[in-house]
Amino acid sequence: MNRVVLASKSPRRKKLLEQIGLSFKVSPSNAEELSSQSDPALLVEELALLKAEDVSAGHPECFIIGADTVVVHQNEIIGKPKDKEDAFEILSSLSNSTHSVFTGVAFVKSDKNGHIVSKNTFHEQTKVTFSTLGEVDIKNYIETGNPMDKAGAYGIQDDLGALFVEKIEGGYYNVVGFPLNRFYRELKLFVPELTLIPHNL
Ligand SMILES: Cc1cn([C@H]2C[C@H](O)[C@@H](COP(=O)(O)OP(=O)(O)OP(=O)(O)O)O2)c(=O)[nH]c1=O
Repeated sequence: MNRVVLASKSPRRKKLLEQIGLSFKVSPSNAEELSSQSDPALLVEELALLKAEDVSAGHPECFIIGADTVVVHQNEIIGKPKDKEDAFEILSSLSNSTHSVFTGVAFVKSDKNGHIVSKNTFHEQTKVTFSTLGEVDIKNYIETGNPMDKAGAYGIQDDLGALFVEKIEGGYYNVVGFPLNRFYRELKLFVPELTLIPHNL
């Protein structure tokens, strides 16, 4: 069986893959996340593939996983906040409305020379509705520092971020940055020989 590599620096993605008993190593991509793609579904698949392909070069005979998450609100694609002011603007704009979270995932297999022999991409969309956010609540949350490395300037899994979410339509783990259910279904098709080893066995 080929070695599995997660091409991501996201601690959430690492934790989720550990949680399901996948054995893998982490090797984040340093590729610049540049794209002219305006369709969010195509964008997250393209960037996920960019990360996986970038890492595949240094990893022969491996199965490499890349991912990318963006928030889409009123047709605008929102990534991570640039600074605290930007985080405040983003969260204020998401208040009392519904946005979508898109996560793209890419699978790449490399041969003994690190060349790509096969690849696959997919994405999931989750709709998230925020209640009306108070200015003080937004500011307190920003002071925790948690919004800064997250698309849309929030983490649904954060203590205070969770308070903003009134309801979601679609997968929870897709919002966190890795659509586990879809991932597992695609994994069984793409790498049928791969087995998960649950920690509590
Ligand atoms: C909306 C939302 C995003 N996020 C995170 C998931 C992603 O880590 C991050 C979006 O940035 P990404 O560029 O997708 O990922 P990353 O920079 O953290 O890691 P890498 O590119 O190396 O894979 O936002 C949450 O953790 N919770 C949320 O509720």
